[in-house]
Amino acid sequence: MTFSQIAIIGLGLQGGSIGLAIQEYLPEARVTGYDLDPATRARAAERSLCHTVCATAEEAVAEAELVIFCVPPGAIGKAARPLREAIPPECLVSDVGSSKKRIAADLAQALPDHIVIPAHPVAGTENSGPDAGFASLFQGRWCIVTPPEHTDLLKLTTLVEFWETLGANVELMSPEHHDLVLAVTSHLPHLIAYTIVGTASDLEDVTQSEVIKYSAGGFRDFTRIAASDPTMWRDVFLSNKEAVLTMLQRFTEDLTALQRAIRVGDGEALFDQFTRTRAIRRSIIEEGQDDSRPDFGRSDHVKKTKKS
Ligand SMILES: NC(=O)c1ccc[n+]([C@@H]2O[C@H](COP(=O)([O-])OP(=O)(O)OC[C@H]3O[C@@H](n4cnc5c(N)ncnc54)[C@H](O)[C@@H]3O)[C@@H](O)[C@H]2O)c1
Ligand SMILES: O=C(O)C(=O)C[C@]1(C(=O)O)C=C[C@@H](O)C=C1
Repeated sequence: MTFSQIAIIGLGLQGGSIGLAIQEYLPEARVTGYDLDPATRARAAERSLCHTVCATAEEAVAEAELVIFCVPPGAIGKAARPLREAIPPECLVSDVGSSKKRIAADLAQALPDHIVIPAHPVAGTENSGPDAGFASLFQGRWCIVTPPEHTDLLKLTTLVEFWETLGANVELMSPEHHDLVLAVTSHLPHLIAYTIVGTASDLEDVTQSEVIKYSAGGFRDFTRIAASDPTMWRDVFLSNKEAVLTMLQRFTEDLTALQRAIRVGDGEALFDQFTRTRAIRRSIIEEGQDDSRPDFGRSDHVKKTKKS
């Protein structure tokens, strides 16, 4: 069992990647798409992100068996609400939002007559918009599906198989647990990157040109993350407020402990902490999640697709 008609609402990094991945890995399916922004629709058609880029969302979903909302977390309710009548009754509704509890509630409220099974592919880059997508984005990456209790099992299985066909490894989780895990593995790191890059550019005694000139190592990695889409990340922090604040509190306490170790010259505490974190990095690489893998593609890949 698979979906043969899929509609994508929002044709940026995620929507575009899903459209391209469907055409590559699920060629028997037909994919329609819509984006609120006319320039994005035009570019999506030029890049053939879908078989048909529609002029309205209603047209895009009219014959869909699966609708995937790929809009910023704060826009999901607004994008879904007007489609209550237009989405066929048997159609499964899903999304790719980076936080789950709030988005699941927004979608369920906007589409009370439909089966909604939220999902989150843990795969992305700092780029956004219709030029950012690429078909291999989900290969070997996790997709976390957060089914509501007592959901339709056939639809859940079909959604899991859909993501596996696009190359992802699927894990099921409650939305609450998802939000806690992602708060520490994704949301907090972005907050730290946004902060440190802002701090470096606001310094009085170190000039901006020095920051740019000497940002060869660690800082450069932070600038990549801090270049991520402002709309999306504003919405992520507002929609996962509680879990992020919990993790931030914990992080602040741990940072204060390291601050104290530096102040009192406790080298052993610093060495122990850095030894522990080095082992974590090495175990991530052993699990195959090495970011030097060619399919991490990211900026290089985007440059290539822009030229073609
Ligand atoms: N960027 C990442 O790394 C990443 C990774 C995993 C999940 N996500 C999630 O994917 C979703 C989309 O993110 P993205 O990176 O593709 O963003 P993006 O900015 O590249 O694309 C979002 C698109 O949605 C469109 N849009 C906004 N409101 C709309 C509406 N009401 N109707 C139709 N289109 C609308 C925008 O015009 C834009 O083209 C977000 O919910 C985000 O949390 C992002
Ligand atoms: O690699 C990156 O650039 C990302 O930020 C991707 C990333 C992440 O934090 O891992 C960002 C947001 C998501 O919801 C999923 C993936």
